[in-house]
Amino acid sequence: MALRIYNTLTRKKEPFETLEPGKVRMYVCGPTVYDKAHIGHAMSALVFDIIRRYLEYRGYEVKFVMNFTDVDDKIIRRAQELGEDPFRLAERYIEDYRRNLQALNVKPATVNPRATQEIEQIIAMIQGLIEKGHAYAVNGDVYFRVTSDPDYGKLSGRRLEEMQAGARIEVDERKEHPMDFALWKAAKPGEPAWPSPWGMGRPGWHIECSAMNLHHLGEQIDIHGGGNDLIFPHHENEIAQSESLTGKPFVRYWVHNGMVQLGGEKMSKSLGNLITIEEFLAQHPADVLRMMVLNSNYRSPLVYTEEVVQQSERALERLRSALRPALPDAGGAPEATLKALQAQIEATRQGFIEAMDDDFNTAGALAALFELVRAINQARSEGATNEQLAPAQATLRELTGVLGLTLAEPTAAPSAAEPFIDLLVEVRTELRKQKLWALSDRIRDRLAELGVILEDSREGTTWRWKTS
Ligand SMILES: Nc1ncnc2c1ncn2[C@@H]1O[C@H](COP(=O)(O)OP(=O)(O)OP(=O)(O)O)[C@@H](O)[C@H]1O
Ligand SMILES: [Zn+2]
Repeated sequence: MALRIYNTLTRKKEPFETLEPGKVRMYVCGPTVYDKAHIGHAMSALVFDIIRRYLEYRGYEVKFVMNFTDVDDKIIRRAQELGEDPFRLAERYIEDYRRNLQALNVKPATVNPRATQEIEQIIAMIQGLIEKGHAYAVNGDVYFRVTSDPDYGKLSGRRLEEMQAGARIEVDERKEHPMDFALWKAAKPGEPAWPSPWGMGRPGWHIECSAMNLHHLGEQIDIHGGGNDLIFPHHENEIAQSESLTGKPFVRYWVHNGMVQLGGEKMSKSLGNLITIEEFLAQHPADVLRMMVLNSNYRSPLVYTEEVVQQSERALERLRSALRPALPDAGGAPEATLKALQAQIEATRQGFIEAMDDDFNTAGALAALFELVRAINQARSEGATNEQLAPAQATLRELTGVLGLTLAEPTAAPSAAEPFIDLLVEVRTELRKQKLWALSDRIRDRLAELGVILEDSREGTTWRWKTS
């Protein structure tokens, strides 16, 4: 069996064949950095992290590029609202995003290009498009000429005539065709701008991704990813730009993740129906969010509910249960049980690969892992020793690792313990008033063992977590 991937372009699952044997060139549209990232962004990052990890497990060398859009209308507007420099604002949220991805155990990209650092490549690409008749400049703006691209609409399955008829598009005198889109935008006063052959200005969003692809991965790539909200117009326009310039098919496999929904709608900054990654991680370990993604199909919507969160927590607990050591009085499991466990190791690895090879069917892969969990727990209850359990547990760790799960034991967040520490301190103060020194000292010493340091002074007692 070989890996098959659903390709949005052809609308079917296709065998995965790379441009260069053993190597994968992969690009994923990253965030526009003007606000904190939410669970929807996290889903996209997790989906492509899982895909990348699996490709690596299957022996591919993956060059993984994810961009930051760090100049954009939304960034400029937000910066103006806050009275902050737009570059500073973008920088803050890039750092924020990186921290979030790290906390989510997402592997760092091979390259994280930023639009503002690729201006030269972007201008060169626009020039190339003008020279070939695919773009035109008007008063400092440059537009892509959609009628010059006979394929325009092939990714989203829309025809130019329908788009024009279907959408109520504002008439823009400067454009030749209402669907023509901006490659370069003339600077408005007070906005970030760079010199170009068309005057001071800044790049449009779509051209950034085409230029960064070309610069970091070349004219043709294997996988292009992003949320399915980007199919039109963003990815349609990327194809138009890249293929019009090079004359070659740009992307082998277009892969799109479904949307996280909250309250019946796409989780988004503009609707305000969001949970930030930070908020989520303050309440749950990172594995929980990853498990939510693994439990569902990456192309389907992921409806966020408390129920779904709890389901993930239970699934994780079950995986962790298999890693527990042997029973204290374990004297060895019967031969037949050990044979069955050995067979299950093989069956699980095979089931895992089969499921993942089928367009990254993570739910199927988990089902294979739960079979192994059952066999391990069975063997343990029948007296298997740690040594007898070890190979199966190692396989479980390895394969959950391919999915990016850490299976770390959840630790109570310090914040959850705080009210109880306050309560103990209050009780101890009362004991001291009654001169019950032995008891009050015992509370102090036991808390110290747990990493909580009490400090008594005339004003009362304060506490802090022991550092280091
Ligand atoms: N609710 C969501 N569910 C899944 N993926 C999402 C969601 N929202 C955004 N994404 C994906 O996250 C990546 C970064 O997105 P981007 O910064 O363009 O978000 P955005 O669309 O501006 O977010 P918002 O809609 O909240 O303003 C893209 O691949 C996008 O498709
Ligand atoms: Zn993009």
